[in-house]
Amino acid sequence: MLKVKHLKKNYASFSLDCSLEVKPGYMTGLIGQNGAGKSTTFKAILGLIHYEGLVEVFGRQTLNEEDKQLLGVVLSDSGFSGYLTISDIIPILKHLYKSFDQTFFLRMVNQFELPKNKKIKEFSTGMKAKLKVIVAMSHQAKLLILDEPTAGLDVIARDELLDMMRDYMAEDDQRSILISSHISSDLETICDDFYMIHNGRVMMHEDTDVLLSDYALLKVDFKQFEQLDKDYILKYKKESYGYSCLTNQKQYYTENYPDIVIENGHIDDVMTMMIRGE
Ligand SMILES: Nc1ncnc2c1ncn2[C@@H]1O[C@H](COP(=O)(O)OP(=O)(O)OP(=O)(O)O)[C@@H](O)[C@H]1O
Repeated sequence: MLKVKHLKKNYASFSLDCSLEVKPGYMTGLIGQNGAGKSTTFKAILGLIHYEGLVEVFGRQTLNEEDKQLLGVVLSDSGFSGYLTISDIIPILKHLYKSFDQTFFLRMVNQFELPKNKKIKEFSTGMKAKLKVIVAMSHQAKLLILDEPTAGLDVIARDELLDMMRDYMAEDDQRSILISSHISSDLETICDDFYMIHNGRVMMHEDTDVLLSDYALLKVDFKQFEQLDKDYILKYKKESYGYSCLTNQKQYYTENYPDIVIENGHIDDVMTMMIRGE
């Protein structure tokens, strides 16, 4: 569906070299701190900035008009003119997208209680975010590229949008989504796999199932740390009680070290350890 190989972009104080893949039927997450390179990656994939390297969407390096119809996009710094209302943008969407589904669009607008005749500039951050996602989903796209679609939303609204994405995927098993978020716990509940990006480099790619079943945090005191087999420790971090250690071989430590505290891995912990651990 989407292949990115050594996508490179250099700014004065930042360099990106990113490779990732989104398979058909997959929802793939891209997580990283502020400034890690998520938006730059998304913009390059969409051809909005110049880059080096390979980007293939639907198996092609250059998108034709039909391909563009099959893309649904949310970018953090884009949106409709604030002077328009939802009623104003319906004819624009009809014109832009051959498969624009007005019934779905209006159903979602009503479900999220968005006013149809209020200027978008008067919308709250959350209302604007919801509108952007509804628009991206309103024209039967095969691939959704969503940069921080849940930014600025409260927990309930985030949950509603995540449900909407789940429903979107469930309707057609060939649909895919590439989604970024700095709230990694959001992605844990919906993504099949995720990439972790830091300082413009992909530090990790893992299936969510594997992360939840095989990754763990070992909490050990100084003595236990000395005696610990470090072969399967990916990162460790000094704490007041000793060390926390990240492993992707939970079972090995569960079987061989029955006395140590072993906590299940979550994306947030893994990301913190991968970035801040030694
Ligand atoms: N047009 C530009 N000119 C110079 N530097 C840029 C430009 N666009 C982005 N950068 C730099 O590239 C780096 C990555 O930015 P990017 O927006 O891709 O990060 P991000 O992971 O999306 O962060 P956030 O979560 O804060 O949106 C940052 O250091 C940013 O300052």
